[in-house]
Amino acid sequence: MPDSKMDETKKKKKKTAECCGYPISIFFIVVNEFCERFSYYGMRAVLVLYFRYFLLWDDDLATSIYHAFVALCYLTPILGAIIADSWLGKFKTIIYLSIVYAVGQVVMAVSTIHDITDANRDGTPDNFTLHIALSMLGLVLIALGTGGIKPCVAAFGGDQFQEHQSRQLNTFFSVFYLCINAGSLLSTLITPVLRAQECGIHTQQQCYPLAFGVPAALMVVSLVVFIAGSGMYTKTAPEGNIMGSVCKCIWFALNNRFRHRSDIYPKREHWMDWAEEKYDKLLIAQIKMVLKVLFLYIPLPMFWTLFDQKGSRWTLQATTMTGDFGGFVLQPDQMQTVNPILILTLVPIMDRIIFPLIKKCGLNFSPLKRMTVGMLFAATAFIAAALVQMEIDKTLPNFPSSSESQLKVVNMHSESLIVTVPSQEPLLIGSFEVQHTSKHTTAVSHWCFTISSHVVFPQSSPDYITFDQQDIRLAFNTTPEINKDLSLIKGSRQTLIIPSEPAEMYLKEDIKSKPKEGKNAVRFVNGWTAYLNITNLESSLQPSETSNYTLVSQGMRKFTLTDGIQSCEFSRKFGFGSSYTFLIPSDLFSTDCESIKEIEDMQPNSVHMALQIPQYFLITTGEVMFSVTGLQFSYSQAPKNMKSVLQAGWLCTNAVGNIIVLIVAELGKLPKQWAEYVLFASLLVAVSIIFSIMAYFYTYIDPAEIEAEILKQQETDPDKKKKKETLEMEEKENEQEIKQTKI
Ligand SMILES: N[C@@H](CC(=O)O)C(=O)NCC(=O)O
Repeated sequence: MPDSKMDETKKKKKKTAECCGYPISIFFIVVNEFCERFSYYGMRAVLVLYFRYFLLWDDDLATSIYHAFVALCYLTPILGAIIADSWLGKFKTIIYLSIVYAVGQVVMAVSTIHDITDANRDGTPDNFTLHIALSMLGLVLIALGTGGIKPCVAAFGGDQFQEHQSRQLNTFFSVFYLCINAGSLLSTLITPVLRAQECGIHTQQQCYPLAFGVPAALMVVSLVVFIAGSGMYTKTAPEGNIMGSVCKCIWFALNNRFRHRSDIYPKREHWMDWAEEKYDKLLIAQIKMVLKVLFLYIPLPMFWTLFDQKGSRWTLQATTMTGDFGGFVLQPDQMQTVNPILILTLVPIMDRIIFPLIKKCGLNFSPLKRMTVGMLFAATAFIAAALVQMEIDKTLPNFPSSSESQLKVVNMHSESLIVTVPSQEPLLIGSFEVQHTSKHTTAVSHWCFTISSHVVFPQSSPDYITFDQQDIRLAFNTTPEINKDLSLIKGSRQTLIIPSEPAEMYLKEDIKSKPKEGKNAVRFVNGWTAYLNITNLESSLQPSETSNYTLVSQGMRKFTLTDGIQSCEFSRKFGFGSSYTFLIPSDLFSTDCESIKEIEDMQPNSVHMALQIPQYFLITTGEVMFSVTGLQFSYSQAPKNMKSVLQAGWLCTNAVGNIIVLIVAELGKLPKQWAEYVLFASLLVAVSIIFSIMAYFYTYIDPAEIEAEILKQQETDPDKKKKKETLEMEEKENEQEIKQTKI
């Protein structure tokens, strides 16, 4: 900004009302930021699960769209900075884009109401296209709003301080960062709880409308709070299109350099010096400072590539773990709260203890060194995530490959059966009826035989037998003998149910992946002589019939079984991510449901979510070293009128980071998740080495000092006035040309 204009702005700054040395208007801005971040992070916390389990997208698509959205949120700050600087000013930009943001949140919340398209009232939306279209529209509006206001709010906060409040200004930025994390912490705790509720008009489903609705309401509150402070703000007028000037100056320098590419022209120290014919030395020097920092930013997106996966891959990882902390149960998406909790504790610890201690030891822990160490911390966080993933993989069922089939046999007949697979030893399947003795013991009803070349007994699921051929023939020792030809589904798990009348045996397909969201899949086989109604099941169960799976949440669950005349209750405590088949015997009511037996189709998740804490600790330590330092670095190395330009550039590194996740997730599909984590960690280590080399050659500057020096030089430069006049004339000519072209 030209000095004259800056002086004008200073003069215009009226004396503002103060409280404890702070302008009162600042409280409105801080509360506004808290609500806005609550809204943003609350919505983000449940977004991947909404994609995965409401829109039914697979893991990769859900992760890709999530990162595309985050990338968009960090690209739009450029737009916000341009609108604020050259057109509306910060105050109006924040208001208008906040309205866009709030509308986006409302559209998003509406898109999650399954009842709006659930005409057949079966609990699932009938028109996915409408839900997808609405949610995409909502996300684009949110990205425009949140990104657009991002570079404006902090700067607008800074504008409220007067010259005598420089100490308070520094504290403001710390409080501002703490508010971001307080908002993020609360919303990440609350919205998953709201999501876990059941709601609906026709059918009760996961309450996504509430989980997205509350962030929408908070965004409206944020806007109202901001407007409420309107009378107290110091509002500065738009400072001219600095981004436009920068781009024009760079374009001119490149063009001029190209025009003078011949060896006859003397070389200049820097390619930007080719703008000297037309542009002010000060502007050129400022652009050089910005470009130097932007060049240093090139490797930085890789940090964000890893950092932002805590909201996607790490949340999905948590769904395959157990969140039972004794007194309370943590939902998978709530694990993300560990990050803001650690931020709230680590920022003061680092600032007050660690960094001063390092300084005391005589070590020069410069900002760029801190950022490199931050990157290495993030890389180790991913190694920790890979180790946790390996532990999880050990507990996952051994699902059949696409060329294999798995079979389990459940014998509900009153006698043990001998079964023969041609060219195999005869096999004995114990009768469920004969062998059940005590309550809820696992029924001994699976194959027991020696392993042969085409039959594999996997260690992790002993009740399933794996076949590498599709068609098999089984012979049962009944009179007359029953021969059964089975055509198994490749890549699938099936159960052969042998009812009380063995000739009526049938195949039932089993669940072949972990139940969603850490829930438990249960089904019942009706061995009772009449139909049964069971709570939670869609329809009544005919004799010998097997129900489809129904999902139940973690904790004690009660099922009431009734045949219309008699009834009994059956309760069981569930963990996370298990699957059971419950066998109902013929003496159900005489034993008051006690004789129900269970077969564990899939064991519950056993790796505890607490194991994710080390990876969260490492990534957050990395964030404090990288992100907080990076923000300060961007601010301190930017010329005074380009602080927002550099802030937008800094935010852009985050956008590019998210785009990299998209590319790697789509192109480099690795068969094992832990391998993908190791790949990302290795990439970041490689990038941090490159960054440390670039940092080694970087010389820290004091922009204010350089600017003052150039201004001093210019005062004594006789060409200065002439150049300025030429520049103004050329600009006028350009404008006239444009007008004429339009006519
Ligand atoms: N630590 C993050 C918040 C989170 O991930 O919960 C943070 O401070 N981000 C900065 C922001 O502006 O959102």
